Amino acid sequence: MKVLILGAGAVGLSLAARLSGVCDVRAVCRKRHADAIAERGFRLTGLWGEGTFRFPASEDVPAGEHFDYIFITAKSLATRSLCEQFAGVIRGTETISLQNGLGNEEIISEYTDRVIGSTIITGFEWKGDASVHVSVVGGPMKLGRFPDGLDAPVEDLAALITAAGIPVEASAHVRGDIWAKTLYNSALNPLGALMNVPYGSLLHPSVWGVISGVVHEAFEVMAAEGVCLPWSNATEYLAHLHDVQVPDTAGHHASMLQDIRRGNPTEIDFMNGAIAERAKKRGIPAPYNDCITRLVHFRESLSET
Ligand SMILES: NC(=O)C1=CN([C@@H]2O[C@H](COP(=O)(O)OP(=O)(O)OC[C@H]3O[C@@H](n4cnc5c(N)ncnc54)[C@H](O)[C@@H]3O)[C@@H](O)[C@H]2O)C=CC1
Ligand SMILES: CC(C)(CO)C(=O)C(=O)O
Repeated sequence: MKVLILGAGAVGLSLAARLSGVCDVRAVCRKRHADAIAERGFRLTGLWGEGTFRFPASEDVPAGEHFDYIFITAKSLATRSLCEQFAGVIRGTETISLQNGLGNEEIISEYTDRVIGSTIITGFEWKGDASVHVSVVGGPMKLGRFPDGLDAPVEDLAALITAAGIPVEASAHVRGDIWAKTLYNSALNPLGALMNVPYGSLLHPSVWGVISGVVHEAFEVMAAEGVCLPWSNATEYLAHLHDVQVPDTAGHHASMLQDIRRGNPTEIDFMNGAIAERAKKRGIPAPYNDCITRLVHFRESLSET
């Protein structure tokens, strides 16, 4: 089995490391990571196990190579440019978005008719150019034909990932899984980033009212789009978020806060921004998601000056 990982950073290089034991894997990443991996191997620590892994990593794909599966693991803002750069390799190939946010699968589907959606609720932190620490695991990876359904290529990929020692579930409703992960990220990441606090601090009643507004609006959009989730309404999901998900990841600093601290653009347009945009198209008011999107863009602009 041949696997390509495009836009390999903290998530993609960790995935490449685990897969390197069970298949032929290549990572496309930035030169400084490729050079460091070639020199001393890739070091993985934490909840995905400890070890040093060797696999090919470069800025490009050797001409004429074909792959059984291609993962896209860059930030959502880079999905389209990666698809453009590697359009020839992606065309007709099973391509998986292993990213946060709404809209990545729709972009990829403009380049291949074989799109697999997935979610990952695991924390990856850079420790060096060729070193990542896995800090939290909030559940198994989910994998399914996008927008819905299960088939042999999805099942085979789930078996490969399981063999690599990564907990994964094949899902017949991956669109719902992607929305569920987006709900969690949209509720917590922008406020964690704007307030400079870990997830656990967001249980404070004054900020919880804002989170409640974000989630209620998202449920209205999901109802209009016919998305099914394990929770029948916003109140049920908010109870799960409050009592299970936030306590399980209370000490975590959102990836959006890490982006802001580094002066990088955030994925807000694929989270609350996407919810506000979809709401607008359907005539659903979404002032909480719209306001939060604007505030995060304002915060990003402060890092630019
Ligand atoms: N880091 C985390 O804990 C988690 C991240 N995610 C999601 O996974 C996705 C990836 O996140 P990270 O791995 O943290 O991002 P990252 O920024 O560490 O890695 C992405 C890498 O792709 C590179 N890249 C982009 N375009 C490229 C190109 N054309 N050629 C070569 N390299 C290119 C970037 O320079 C960067 O090094 C995001 O959607 C994120 O929200 C999901 C769960 C947890
Ligand atoms: C909590 C975590 C790491 C889970 O995947 C996440 O999604 C984020 O920080 O954006």
